[in-house]
Amino acid sequence: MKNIFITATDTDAGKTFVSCAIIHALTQQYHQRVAAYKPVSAGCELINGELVNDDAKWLTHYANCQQSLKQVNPIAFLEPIAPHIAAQKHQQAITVSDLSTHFTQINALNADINLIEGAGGWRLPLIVANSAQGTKNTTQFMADFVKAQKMDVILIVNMKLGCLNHALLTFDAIKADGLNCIAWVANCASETPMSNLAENIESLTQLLPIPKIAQVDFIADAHMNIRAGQGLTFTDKIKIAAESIDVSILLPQHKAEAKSTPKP
Ligand SMILES: Nc1ncnc2c1ncn2[C@@H]1O[C@H](COP(=O)(O)OP(=O)(O)OP(=O)(O)O)[C@@H](O)[C@H]1O
Ligand SMILES: C[C@H](N)[C@H](N)CCCCCC(=O)O
Ligand SMILES: [Mg+2]
Repeated sequence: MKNIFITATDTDAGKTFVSCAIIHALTQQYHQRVAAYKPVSAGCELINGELVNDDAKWLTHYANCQQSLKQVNPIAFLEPIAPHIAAQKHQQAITVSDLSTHFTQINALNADINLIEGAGGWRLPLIVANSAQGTKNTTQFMADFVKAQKMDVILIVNMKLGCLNHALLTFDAIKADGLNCIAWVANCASETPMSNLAENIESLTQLLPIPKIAQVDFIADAHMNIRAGQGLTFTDKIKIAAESIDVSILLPQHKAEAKSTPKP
């Protein structure tokens, strides 16, 4: 079983969008069993007494291991703010140990691939020790959970001005944490394309020593493939995005194949 953690240069960079496309490609093109985990979410709707986060809802929709929303996303907060601040407001604390405990349920599914979506960027705090309040808790980050589980990481880069710095710092931080960032995705999350997109992607291709497994263009509501007057649904967009991603690096047999390929 492989654990793939999806991080990004920032919040709203396209982690959920690309994660859904990756899961769609893995399940539909390669018949993989994929389980999803979004340990912590902030920004929910209260539906019939349940906190429903959109990311978790879509990940649950695309994963194919019969998971409940609660299993995919065990820790949820109503407010769309930094999760540790939301937790504080509710007199709660989020710890790595909580994330690991809930993750045992995901592992028990024995999927081919577990896809885990972070929240925000790489150095997302879960709990911030406040010496003034004399708390006994130490500061913990989402990255500490990823480290504890020794997950491989995929970096989603939101292609906008400033992304070169954000991408390189994030890559360096993942490496400094002793983890493998195995691939990156150039995602255009905003309708207005950045100027010199091709040159920026080329620069990152030179600067990041890992494969780019996709360039995902911004898929507008009015995509050229659809009839006039009809908007694309989220699932339409994910289908289109999935076609541009090469997920072969994630396949369980990838390592074995790579090993058995004779060197030229
Ligand atoms: N390539 C794309 N084409 C069209 N829309 C996109 C694309 N990438 C992202 N989006 C849209 O941009 C918004 C932000 O993306 P998304 O929710 O995936 O970000 P995120 O990194 O998961 O954010 P969070 O940190 O809140 O989890 C969403 O509305 C998403 O549907
Ligand atoms: C609400 C938002 N969409 C995400 N769920 C949470 C992003 C937290 C970012 C925290 C930070 O690094 O400043
Ligand atoms: Mg998301």
